[in-house]
Amino acid sequence: MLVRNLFRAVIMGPPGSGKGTVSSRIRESFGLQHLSSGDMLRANIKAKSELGLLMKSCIDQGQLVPDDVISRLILASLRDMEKSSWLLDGFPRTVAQAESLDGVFTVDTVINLDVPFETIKERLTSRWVHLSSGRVYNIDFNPPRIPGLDDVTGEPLTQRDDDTPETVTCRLKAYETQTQPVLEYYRSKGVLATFTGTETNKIWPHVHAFLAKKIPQTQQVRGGV
Ligand SMILES: Nc1nc2c(ncn2[C@@H]2O[C@H](COP(=O)(O)OP(=O)(O)O)[C@@H](O)[C@H]2O)c(=O)[nH]1
Ligand SMILES: Nc1ncnc2c1ncn2[C@@H]1O[C@H](COP(=O)(O)OP(=O)(O)O)[C@@H](O)[C@H]1O
Repeated sequence: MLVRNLFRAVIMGPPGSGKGTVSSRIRESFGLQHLSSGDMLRANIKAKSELGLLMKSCIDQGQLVPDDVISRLILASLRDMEKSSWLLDGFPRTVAQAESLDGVFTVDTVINLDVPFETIKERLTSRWVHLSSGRVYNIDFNPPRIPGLDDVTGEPLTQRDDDTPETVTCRLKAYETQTQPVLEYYRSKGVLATFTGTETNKIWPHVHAFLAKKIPQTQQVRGGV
């Protein structure tokens, strides 16, 4: 149900499935505000906040941070965006988180990127990030214009501490046991839309066409794919 002409979406998928990449395309095409739980946690770590430092050990071990901590953080930000249409990336990751979101906002659509685990592993170990903006690059898929530097700011890129082969294995396990049940939760509510594939550039036109039908025309920034 669309409330006050606002559109609220969640993007899901295993780590490395392309949530960040697809989210930035959605933001550009449809003007939704993008909120990434991972970016938010990394900003807390970078700022050396007490919360961030506490969370760093969970993240570096490939485990989820506690539900109450992340739910509080995300819901506070969403309350500040009450008049906006938004796209949530990386939250909810457990059924308890989905229930806490449901208590406050109605989710109109959940986009599920269904990408096989074998495809993902290689991608993550060659992911490079610009931490402060959340921009992501990949040696093969979308390399920066100048090797090692962010296209927009020229600042150095880094690799995430949790993008090691061992930690990726733990994250995929956490996804299977804790996050996959969330797909069922949203399927039963009739809002789950699954897009299967191994390449973002092939998945994206389908996501674009789907959202173009769902999002009110007045909110669409650009029509192109
Ligand atoms: N080879 C390849 N890499 C991709 C593709 N789509 C995204 N990537 C890269 O894979 C990594 C993970 O993508 P990201 O959007 O960060 O996924 P997320 O972890 O789900 O948010 C990044 O380095 C992307 O640049 C693709 O179709 N092919
Ligand atoms: N909703 C959440 N619940 C619990 N932990 C989270 C959540 N979102 C992010 N995290 C923590 O931050 C890490 C990185 O998240 P994220 O950047 O979304 O990873 P990816 O893009 O690889 O899916 C996760 O492995 C987890 O430790």
